[in-house]
Amino acid sequence: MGFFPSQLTRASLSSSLARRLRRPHPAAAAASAARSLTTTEGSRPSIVHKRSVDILHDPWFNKGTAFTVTERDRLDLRGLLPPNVMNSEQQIERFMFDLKRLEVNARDGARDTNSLAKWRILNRLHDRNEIMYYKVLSENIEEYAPIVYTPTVGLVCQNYSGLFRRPRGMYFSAEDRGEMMSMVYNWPADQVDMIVVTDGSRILGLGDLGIQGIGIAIGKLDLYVAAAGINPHRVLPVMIDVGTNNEKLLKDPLYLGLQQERLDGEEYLSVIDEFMRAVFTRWPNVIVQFEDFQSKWAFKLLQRYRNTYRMFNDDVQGTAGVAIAGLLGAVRAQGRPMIDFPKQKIVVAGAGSAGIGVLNAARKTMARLLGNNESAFESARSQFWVVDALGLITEDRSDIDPEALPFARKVREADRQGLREGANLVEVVKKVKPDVLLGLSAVGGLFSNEVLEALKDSTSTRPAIFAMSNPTKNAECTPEQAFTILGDHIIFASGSPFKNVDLEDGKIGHCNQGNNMYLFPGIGLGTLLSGARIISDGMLQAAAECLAAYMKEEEVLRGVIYPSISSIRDITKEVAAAVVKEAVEEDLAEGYRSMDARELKRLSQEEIVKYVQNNMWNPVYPTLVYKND
Ligand SMILES: NC(=O)c1ccc[n+]([C@@H]2O[C@H](COP(=O)([O-])OP(=O)(O)OC[C@H]3O[C@@H](n4cnc5c(N)ncnc54)[C@H](O)[C@@H]3O)[C@@H](O)[C@H]2O)c1
Ligand SMILES: O=C(O)C[C@H](O)C(=O)O
Ligand SMILES: [Mg+2]
Repeated sequence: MGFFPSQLTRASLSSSLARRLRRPHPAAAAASAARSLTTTEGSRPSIVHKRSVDILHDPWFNKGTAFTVTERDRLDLRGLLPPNVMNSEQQIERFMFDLKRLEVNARDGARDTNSLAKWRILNRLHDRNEIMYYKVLSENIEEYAPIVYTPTVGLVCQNYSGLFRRPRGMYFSAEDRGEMMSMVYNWPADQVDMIVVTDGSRILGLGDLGIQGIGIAIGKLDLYVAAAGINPHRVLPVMIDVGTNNEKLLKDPLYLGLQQERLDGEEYLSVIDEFMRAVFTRWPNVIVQFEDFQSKWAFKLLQRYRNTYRMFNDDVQGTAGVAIAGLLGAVRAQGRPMIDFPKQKIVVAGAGSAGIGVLNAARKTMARLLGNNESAFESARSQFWVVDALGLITEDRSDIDPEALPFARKVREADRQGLREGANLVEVVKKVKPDVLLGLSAVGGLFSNEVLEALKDSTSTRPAIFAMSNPTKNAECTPEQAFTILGDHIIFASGSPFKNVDLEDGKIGHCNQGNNMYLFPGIGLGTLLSGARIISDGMLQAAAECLAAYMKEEEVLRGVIYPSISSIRDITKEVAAAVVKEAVEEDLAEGYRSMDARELKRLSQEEIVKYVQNNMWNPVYPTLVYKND
């Protein structure tokens, strides 16, 4: 692990003298850094090494009917396109008209088949013209994030073998052992900033979908481009196929992956190790986001790589930050200061990668607010009750999962509350009367009417319900159920998007979307632009605090604890700036392109935000210039 042949060669070749000679003169570096505060991504021409139909078939360069007349001449495109030159707005208008026709013609409104059809249309656009695709997505993010991302992406993954047309991303399989170091050079881009990798073992709440899980990596990277402005030439979705334990897929003649049982133990680890070595050898500065790995491996892989590679686990760490921001919002919504957070009683249903990630982060946040010492950390533990598939977790449980052990209730304590090992969720809610009920169980409808009725006795003035499991049918309850049973004073958030609820007297029950999409794009972008060697707890904490602070007092008091997805690009910019700042403060930042570590240190808060903004890619057509070399 951590042994990079190419880095070794480079390290042994570069004496400190050579390094000094290569370093730009300080004045030149400063000028270059200043330029990166004024020029924006996308305003420079793109050099292209192909012409004619090769360009039209290349989604990275294709502009379709938007190629200007002079560009058509320059690039040998004259005659290959209909003569009517359109600007990108006209192009999008045509495309949207076609897309909307689908809704008009659909008999039963927005059903699943309808959203899948929309995904197909968008995917075809993605295949033929990337810039136009991302312009459509960015400008209509509220409408189409639920198509390219959660929840439709779940349906796409379930059907991926049938939907597959053109490949996107890379596949590393158990059959490729020993080959990955060379295979990685088959990818056409010399620079990759962001990889999202999955092994398909736990896709949303849908279980093991094997190779079909690549859809989730593609969807997450769509948000990296649309929300964080990561250049789409530099993203790489990856599927590591170590087999599947999904019986249906093992027998499905359409299935595109290896039809064998998942590798396990050392064999499994050796595949992931080889993949990590290969991608970091070719792209030493890449950031790897682990996504939807079953919890059995999620924690182990995080511990294995997080101090060596630029990586993080979105389900464990991204979700934790989003939950913390929401939990702090729920305290503020009660008209109380955030410092009161350690007094909240929190029942968590689900002790997998996401649930445990949230529990650890919430406990640390409480401890910090209580004085950040050992006894604060110890006392914070008693604010949590964790219920998994076997009921309430206490120290009485045999074979307890080591990750859950710190949150197991002491038997005497549980006794005193009239609870015991394995008590069901209704009993726990009845006895604890929690301020917060948070679900990361992947069990749709787990917060049944009975559970919600029990929550009526909550000691909070504004009980908060987080039904965070995805996709929609896996949500622990719907906002309608929650508002109808508990009233309009509650705070409600769900992982997948739901509509607000119309209540009596013209009141609106606000449905927040508590999804890690509010953090992972900013964590990735901030890490990239700071050039941080690793992603520290401090950087993740800074991201979460930034998201919490994004919400204004009056919004929070109205029960709005997460921003609207329409402002995701702005939130991501702020989150990324907070991550850069923290990386600089922790001395982890090594700089990015012309902005070296020293220059970064000199930037004011405002300049950091500007630096981030100017490095966000925008979906505008660059002028293409042909170069034959
Ligand atoms: N909103 C978000 O941003 C977000 C982020 C990450 C994960 N998630 C969702 O959270 C869910 C869980 O993800 P995970 O990675 O932790 O999965 P996981 O499989 O690792 O964990 C699921 C947990 O739920 C428990 N569980 C099962 N049945 C239960 C029941 N009847 N009552 C209580 N607990 C029960 C299991 O024992 C396990 O501890 C998924 O649906 C996923 O989509 C949402
Ligand atoms: O993908 C999402 O929508 C959130 C999260 O990463 C999940 O696994 O559910
Ligand atoms: Mg996930």
